[in-house]
Amino acid sequence: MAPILSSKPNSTTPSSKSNNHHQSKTPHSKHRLNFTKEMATTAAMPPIEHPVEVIGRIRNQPDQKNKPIMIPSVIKINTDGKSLRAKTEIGYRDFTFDGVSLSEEDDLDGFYKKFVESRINGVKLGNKCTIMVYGPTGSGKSHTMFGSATQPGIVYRSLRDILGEGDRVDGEKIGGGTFVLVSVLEIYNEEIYDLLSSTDTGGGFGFGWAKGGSAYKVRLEVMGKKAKNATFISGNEAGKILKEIQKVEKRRVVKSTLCNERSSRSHCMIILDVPTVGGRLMLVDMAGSENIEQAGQNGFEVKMQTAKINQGNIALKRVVESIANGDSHVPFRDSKLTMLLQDSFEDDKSKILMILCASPDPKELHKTIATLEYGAKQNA
Ligand SMILES: Nc1ncnc2c1ncn2[C@@H]1O[C@H](COP(=O)(O)OP(=O)(O)OP(=O)(O)O)[C@@H](O)[C@H]1O
Repeated sequence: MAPILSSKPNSTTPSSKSNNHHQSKTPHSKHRLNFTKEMATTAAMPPIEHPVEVIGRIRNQPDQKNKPIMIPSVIKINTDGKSLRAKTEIGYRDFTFDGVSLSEEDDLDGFYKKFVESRINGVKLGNKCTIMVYGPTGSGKSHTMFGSATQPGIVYRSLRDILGEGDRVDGEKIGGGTFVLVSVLEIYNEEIYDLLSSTDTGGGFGFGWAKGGSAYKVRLEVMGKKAKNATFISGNEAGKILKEIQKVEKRRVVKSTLCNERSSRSHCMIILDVPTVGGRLMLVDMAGSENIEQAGQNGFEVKMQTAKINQGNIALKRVVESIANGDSHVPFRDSKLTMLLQDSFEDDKSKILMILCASPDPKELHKTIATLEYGAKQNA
């Protein structure tokens, strides 16, 4: 249960000077990316770059129209602009990231410009980039990735940027000739499914069909570091491609929960290749990260499902730890998610961005803390 906030000032509250210290009283989650402590470096030894850059993104308060009193947020940005402070019943916890964003202040446009655009520019030059959204159900992962009717999300904005739309001279599109190949995969219960495999060929797209691929949700094997025989669409119009992606994204396995009418129970991976330059963008909308107790689930099958979702999350954490520690063996093969991400993680020039989505709602505090802990840097 979420702790009840105390209105009294708490004696354990750290002063602003000690912003960078964790309150040790709130239990720490086992599931965290475990950033290594920043080490003292010399000129001969450049600082070790962490393989993943992490942004903390706090969604708007859920609709409070019918509530008599505005519920105050339990999260705020500290003055350093890189850490978030969570108010708990026993004080505060601070979490430091590469960047932070409140959706109340940065809408999806502002968020994209601040944290995503520069990485997409790299893809246009032929680099690889992976962007993952992680967090519990209802925290705004799909909203950040896909946006809404009025506010496009990362998928559409990056497609537009890559395809050079909006950049027109005399009605002619700049960047003509650029096209993308797109695959959409789902990882559910540790199996990979091809979400495009049963799409019809209408809409003016070029389709590359997987072998025998018109049955509903074809299951794919991993060959090397890729899903073998995945169907792809090719096109050069962001709007049309987005529509297709959104249509097939609706085929993901979902379940209704108290927090979200359409809670994703699977990871969704959109792989976007730019053949003209050799760039690749992987966008991953991860399944809700809550554990079995938090999800309040009963029944063997549902518990197994949550355990399998967590397998991907825990494997990802282990992979990041192993790379950060310089281990000779990195356990990519522990989950289907990490198998498909292996290429990105092994490529030195690849950018990996993890967006941790969380809620400012006091009722969600435990989940918010678990999410922020997963990717926060350990403060010195
Ligand atoms: N920043 C935001 N502003 C407005 N509405 C939001 C915001 N973030 C999320 N929402 C809304 O809250 C609901 C839940 O968000 P969303 O579906 O993105 O959660 P999720 O983290 O993807 O959950 P799941 O893991 O269950 O798929 C949606 O109706 C979404 O439109």
